[in-house]
Amino acid sequence: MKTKIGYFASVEQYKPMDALKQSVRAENVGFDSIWVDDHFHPWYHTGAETAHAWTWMASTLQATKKVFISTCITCPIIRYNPAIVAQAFATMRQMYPGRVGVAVGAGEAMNEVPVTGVWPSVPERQEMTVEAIEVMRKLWESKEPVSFKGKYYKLDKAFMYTKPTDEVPLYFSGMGPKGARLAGKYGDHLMTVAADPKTLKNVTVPNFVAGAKEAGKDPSKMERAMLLWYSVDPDYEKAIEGLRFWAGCLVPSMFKYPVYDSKEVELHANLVGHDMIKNNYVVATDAEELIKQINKFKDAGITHFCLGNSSPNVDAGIDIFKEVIPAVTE
Ligand SMILES: C[C@H](OP(=O)(O)OC[C@@H](O)[C@@H](O)[C@@H](O)CN1c2cc(O)ccc2Cc2c1[nH]c(=O)[nH]c2=O)C(=O)N[C@@H](CCC(=O)N[C@@H](CCC(=O)O)C(=O)O)C(=O)O
Ligand SMILES: CCCCCC(=O)CC
Repeated sequence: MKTKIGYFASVEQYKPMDALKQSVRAENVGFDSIWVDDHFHPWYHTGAETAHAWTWMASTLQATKKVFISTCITCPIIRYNPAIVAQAFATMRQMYPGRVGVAVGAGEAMNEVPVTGVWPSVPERQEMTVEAIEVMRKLWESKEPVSFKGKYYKLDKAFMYTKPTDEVPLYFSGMGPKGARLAGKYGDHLMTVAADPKTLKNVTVPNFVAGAKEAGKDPSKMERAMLLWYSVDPDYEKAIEGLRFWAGCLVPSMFKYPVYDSKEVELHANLVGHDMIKNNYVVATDAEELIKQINKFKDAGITHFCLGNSSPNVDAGIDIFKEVIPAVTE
């Protein structure tokens, strides 16, 4: 499978119009895809945004020419009803055939708790995600009104009048082994987040492959996509500091406890040291280093990169890919 290089245009880190302009630039540079975070609260407080991902996607589809665009990722189980998620993505896929995807996952407290007060356990959220996908696919595919009585969601003669013209590719996020297995079984493709390449190769990918086989699918035809943040700058220390916005994602307690106040996340993020940032994200001073680091994840089995640009000079962080893309995709 040919490696694809995608651009993760964050609407929690950047103003929505800036993220749109970055996406236009990324398409011109040769990125294969554009990905957008779907958040209510952001991973940092100071200077942060959280534009609505689907609204932003619709504008960005119109502003770009042919690039594929997907969320990375949408949690379709608590603040959103899965039928409405299905409707939004069906509308976009009909208007922009072949260009729209959706990635789903079991969610984060910061996006669900502030507006619902609801936060089930991980196993329950994973079960809800699987049922939400069933609801979405039924509405996309059925030629008749659908009635469905699941454990979490119900449909009563629901009919989706505006259908996607073709199948909406569904990326399923799995960060843990069980999540990766569910991704293989129920998703069209895997979505995950950068981890130690050994863990990706020996745990995440094998679980994804096993899940796909369990469902009778051919895993070699399924993408393994991964969100990976990077920062590039001639000044190495400045490049590391560019990734501060995402340092909260490196704090384990953010996942163990339902933390949903972005000011609290920022307090933790500011305590993360430079070593931890450079060991978990891609920090580079030039294209050669970016190529080397991306190749490490390619060797671990990743086939589609969603690259989050946290470079001090954002445009330079896009343009350098004129050199990187040919080197990592051939
Ligand atoms: C927590 C792990 O669950 P998993 O299902 O594998 O992954 C969850 C993620 O997919 C979601 O949180 C996802 O919504 C995060 N996310 C995101 C993910 C991604 O791959 C790319 C981009 C994004 C961006 C994004 C996200 N979410 C949004 O809402 N919006 C976004 O833009 C996990 O570790 N699972 C383990 C099982 C863990 C478990 O069950 N633990 C037990 C306790 C165990 C113990 O304490 O000993 C429990 O909690 O009950 C697994 O194996 O699956
Ligand atoms: C370990 C990081 C999980 C994904 C965080 C996220 O929401 C990024 C937009």
